[in-house]
Amino acid sequence: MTNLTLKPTFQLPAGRSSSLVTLPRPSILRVVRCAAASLEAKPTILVAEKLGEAGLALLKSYANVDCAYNLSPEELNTKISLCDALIVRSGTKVTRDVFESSAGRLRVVGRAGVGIDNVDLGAATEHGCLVVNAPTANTVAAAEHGIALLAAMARNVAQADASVKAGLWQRNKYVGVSLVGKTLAVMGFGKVGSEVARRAKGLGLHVIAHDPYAPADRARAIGVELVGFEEALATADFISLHMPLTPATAKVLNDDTFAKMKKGVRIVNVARGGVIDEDALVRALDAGIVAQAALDVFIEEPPAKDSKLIAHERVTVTPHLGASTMEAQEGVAIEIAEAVIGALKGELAATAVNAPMVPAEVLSELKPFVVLADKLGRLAVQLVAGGSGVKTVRVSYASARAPDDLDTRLLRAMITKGLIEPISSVFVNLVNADFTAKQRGLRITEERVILDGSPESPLEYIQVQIANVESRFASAISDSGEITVEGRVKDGIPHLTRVGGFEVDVSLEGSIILCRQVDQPGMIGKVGSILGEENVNVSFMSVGRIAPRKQAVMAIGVDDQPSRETLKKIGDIPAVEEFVFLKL
Ligand SMILES: NC(=O)c1ccc[n+]([C@@H]2O[C@H](COP(=O)([O-])OP(=O)(O)OC[C@H]3O[C@@H](n4cnc5c(N)ncnc54)[C@H](O)[C@@H]3O)[C@@H](O)[C@H]2O)c1
Ligand SMILES: O=C(O)[C@H](O)COP(=O)(O)O
Repeated sequence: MTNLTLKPTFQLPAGRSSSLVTLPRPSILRVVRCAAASLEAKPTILVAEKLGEAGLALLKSYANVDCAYNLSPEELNTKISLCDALIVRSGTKVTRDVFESSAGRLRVVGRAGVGIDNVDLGAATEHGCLVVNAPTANTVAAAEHGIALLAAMARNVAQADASVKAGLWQRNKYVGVSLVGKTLAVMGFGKVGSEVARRAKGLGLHVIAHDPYAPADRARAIGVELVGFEEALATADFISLHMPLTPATAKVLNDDTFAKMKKGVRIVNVARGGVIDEDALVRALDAGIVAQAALDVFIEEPPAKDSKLIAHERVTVTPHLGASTMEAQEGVAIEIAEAVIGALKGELAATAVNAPMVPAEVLSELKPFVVLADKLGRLAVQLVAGGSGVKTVRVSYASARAPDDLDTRLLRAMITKGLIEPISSVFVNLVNADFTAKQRGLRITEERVILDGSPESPLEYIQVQIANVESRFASAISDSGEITVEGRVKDGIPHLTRVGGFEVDVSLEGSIILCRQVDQPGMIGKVGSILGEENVNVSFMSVGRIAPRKQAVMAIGVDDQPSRETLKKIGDIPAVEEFVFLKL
């Protein structure tokens, strides 16, 4: 089960449904690995690239750490089956083969840096492996390197240095260009891009930025104008690239886009080599469209020895040094060590890449609902007669909060886990929940029930309904024909509060016996004493009835699993019409 260590801090308001809204399903669910790490044995972490000492020390305090650098793909595939976590920088390709070779043991991949284009995220998610990165610790280092390359390029520092060292003194050849008053287009206005913009403004550059996803107020706060892609290309004297490498950004600078640039433009790339078509850049340099380029990153790293781009006189290069300062490497090492250890402990990761990143305060609020979601899924599926026929599940979240204020991805993933695990051998966690549901043809739709009242609590109740199935407990079928269970959180404890059309109230701890009976005096006593005789501890009992002396559903929480004979004795009570035992 989920191992969350934060404490809940909320109260539930009263109030119930008024209107229904269908939630759009996010096209990509970034879900978090949430399985508890085995506490019996120390986990093993493979560190495949050099990591700062402070981070290594942290890792060693928690796990067996195997530092093995420069592994071939075959060596990595062999080693990985003995590892619970893998830490890499940009130099190691974490391919599908790696996940397959791990045979399910690998639970976390830590990328000691920002870019995760060297990790096959799809394969990681399919294998239920969480990917975490260290997205903040090298931002300043990368921005400083961008500025260093910009200034060095403009003043021919690298070329002039090589020339002096070769015994020459070429003052006329290396006349540069000034930065002040020129226009710099920052492409990708995220963490590094905005730090570059800040510094470039200090150098007197006029800074514009292009980023389809950046908030305008962040740009305004730095005094940067956000512009369209074409405008950025057409007006910039300098272009500095700071977007991630994605299918949308791959070779975004190419023959067509170079042709739209100002003649004599200068280009800096400390993002990823793949955002530039390198052959097209050589052509643009030779054609005089691009006057100079300064590159820290390349499609192939290290680049081919005979690369025309590297050899080009007007190109300045560094070997992917953006993050390589002492300070950044120590920061990154600590950031990734903390993230990997947290993930191995089963905590929700703040820097998860293939999972929802859940801020601590949100998690604190949601924690008991996460547990409730899992348990409702488990209960609902166990109520199905022949559980594998579950195909259509509807989840309703009742809340007084605006739909945008309630992120249900975590809850949906936990319901999915609850629905699938009791009826399969598949290990479902928050990373692979959506993928696993899709693979099994399980369609989960979500609805919001918008309540009046105080939005202090994130949720009033969660309802899980399974359509088009028969139930082992006919009373669990609601008037609409679906198996229906509903739960709330009371004093931080998840409770089952509805089964089919019956209101009950039993805390979701231990296991549950549901009995339908004719409402009459003495039933609680009878069932209680049968369980007592067998030394089965009852934690909760609650009766929900349609009307006095009519049918009622009794929900009994038990700490231990009753024997078959005990359950039979309950079933043999004359007033009991049906009953079911459900494991949580
Ligand atoms: N050279 C190095 O050593 C080094 C060091 C750190 C980061 N990086 C690289 O720098 C890049 C940026 O890192 P970051 O930490 O700022 O990431 P970030 O996620 O904070 O910022 C990336 C920005 O790019 C934007 N973006 C996405 N698609 C875009 C598109 N099509 N056009 C324009 N903008 C787009 C995003 O909206 C985001 O604002 C990454 O590629 C990262 O790998 C390199
Ligand atoms: O994406 C990053 O964080 C940088 O490219 C740094 O990569 P590195 O860790 O291999 O230096």
